Amino acid sequence: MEAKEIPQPHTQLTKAIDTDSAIIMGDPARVDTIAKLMDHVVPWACNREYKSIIGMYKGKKILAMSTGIGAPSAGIAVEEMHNVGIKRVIRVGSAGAMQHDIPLGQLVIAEGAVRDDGLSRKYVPEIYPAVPSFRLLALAHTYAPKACYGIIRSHDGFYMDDNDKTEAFWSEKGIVADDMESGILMIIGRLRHMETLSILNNVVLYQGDLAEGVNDLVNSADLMAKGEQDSLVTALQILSDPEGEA
Ligand SMILES: O=P(O)(O)O[C@H]1O[C@H](CO)[C@@H](O)[C@H]1O
Ligand SMILES: O=c1cc[nH]c(=O)[nH]1
Repeated sequence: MEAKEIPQPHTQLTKAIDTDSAIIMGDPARVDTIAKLMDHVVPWACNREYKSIIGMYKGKKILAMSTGIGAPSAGIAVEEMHNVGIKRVIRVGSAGAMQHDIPLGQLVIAEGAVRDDGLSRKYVPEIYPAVPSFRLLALAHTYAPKACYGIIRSHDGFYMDDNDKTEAFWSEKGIVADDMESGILMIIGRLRHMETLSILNNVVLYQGDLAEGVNDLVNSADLMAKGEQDSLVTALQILSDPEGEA
């Protein structure tokens, strides 16, 4: 008799998910939002910050899972997804703008990420670039031609004493937005031969108030809610596109 597969320890995923494509997000509440855009949705697991569902979009089976905040928990998610056969992962997250001309709700799609996190340097030295899959990025241009494309920065925290100075430094270098998980997604993705992409929704104006922006997202009745919907639909369209298959 064949041994029963042991679920992955944190995400509870197994190969029975039977799909090669996933969408990840920090916030577990966003899993419920994407569920409304999919057909035949079944809940998979809910363990710690990892809430997962499986559903269909235009005939393609897709896993959607939250990862919580930050690189360590996102890194665990990506590794465990790799262990069960996921080959492409798109992150749909919120971000803070790093340039004044990026409005709330604007989609920001990463052409690369400054690795300002702690975990990714434990995988490979910082001279190794964090870059998405060119193929998924090309598909993003098809479905979201008006998004802001540029290099983002993935960081580890908001409340350090020198945060304003750090943000000003990277803004001056042309970085378009900040998030916390895209860098580790791209690094682990490359090392494990997975295709990755990051589609972000701007929830904080550059040098705007963080608490105000994040709270507005929670209220979800404005531009940022539309940005969230746009990011989710774009990710679903890319993964269900026949050219989204490797
Ligand atoms: O909206 P999510 O996907 O959680 O993404 C962003 O929001 C969180 C910080 O408020 C971090 O996880 C950051 O990357
Ligand atoms: O300003 C912000 C907002 C969300 N996520 C970030 O990383 N930064």
